[in-house]
Amino acid sequence: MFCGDKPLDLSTPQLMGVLNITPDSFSDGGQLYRDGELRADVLCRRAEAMVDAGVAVLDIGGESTRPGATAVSEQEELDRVLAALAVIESRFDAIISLDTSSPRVITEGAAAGAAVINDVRALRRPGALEAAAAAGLPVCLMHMRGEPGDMQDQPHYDSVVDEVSTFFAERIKAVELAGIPRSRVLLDPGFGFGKTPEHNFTLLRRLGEFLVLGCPLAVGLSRKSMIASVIDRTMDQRVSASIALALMAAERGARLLRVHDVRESSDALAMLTAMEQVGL
Ligand SMILES: Nc1nc2[nH]c(SCC(=O)O)nc2c(=O)[nH]1
Repeated sequence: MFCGDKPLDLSTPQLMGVLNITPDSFSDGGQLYRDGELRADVLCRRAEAMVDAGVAVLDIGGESTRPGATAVSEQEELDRVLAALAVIESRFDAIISLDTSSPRVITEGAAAGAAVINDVRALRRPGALEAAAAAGLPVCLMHMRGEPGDMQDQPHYDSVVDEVSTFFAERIKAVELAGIPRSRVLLDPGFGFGKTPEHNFTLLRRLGEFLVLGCPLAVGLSRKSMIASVIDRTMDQRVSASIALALMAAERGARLLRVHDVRESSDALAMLTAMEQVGL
């Protein structure tokens, strides 16, 4: 798959490093700003550490979409994204994905060097499909039920796998109609986005069933609340469990893993790859 002019080889699992640039992001966006200004040195240090640890994609998002997050204006999101792109795009050779649902951020972010559109709303906002098609970039379509403000209010599915699968098929048809070929589509079940822990673990257990749709699978399991539903851990105590979930997803066919802890995830994936390569 080509992301702009950069190839992304998804024949084996690759890592997407989370560079949250929202002040309220739950993982690490906090100390990234001083008096409202993005601290370029902190962002560079974090991006460099991820690149050195073997990340294939750096994911930047200017809108916090964790459960209960407050909405951010499109202008604020755009300002954050463009500031971050200006800092990292020229310094690192990694592919930069843009975690956004906004048509304007898609268009201006692509012009500023973003090479993948990662939309937690699967391009359902008015104008998003057209903006992504015009940008000519690969798109990651993620399933979300509701919006961050209400998505965790008693989410219910008759069959979460069937409903996510139907959603994927519908979104693939929509993007193909807009001129985005299926070969430029990644699918992501959206762990934690309008799902109970049981829904999340069912989606993980049956992840391989989405492969019939013919698109590479992306997953974001890192430090998510589904971990806290099993063991009592704060965000920064969830690394081991995140690695375990990433490996289970990779064994079930995930090819792009969105993680906070790149070195640890990379080492774990190296063990899986080594095992899968013997006896070929
Ligand atoms: N594709 C994709 N993009 C994401 N952006 C976030 S933001 C919330 C968090 O990091 O917990 N999660 C995901 C995910 O699961 N998949």
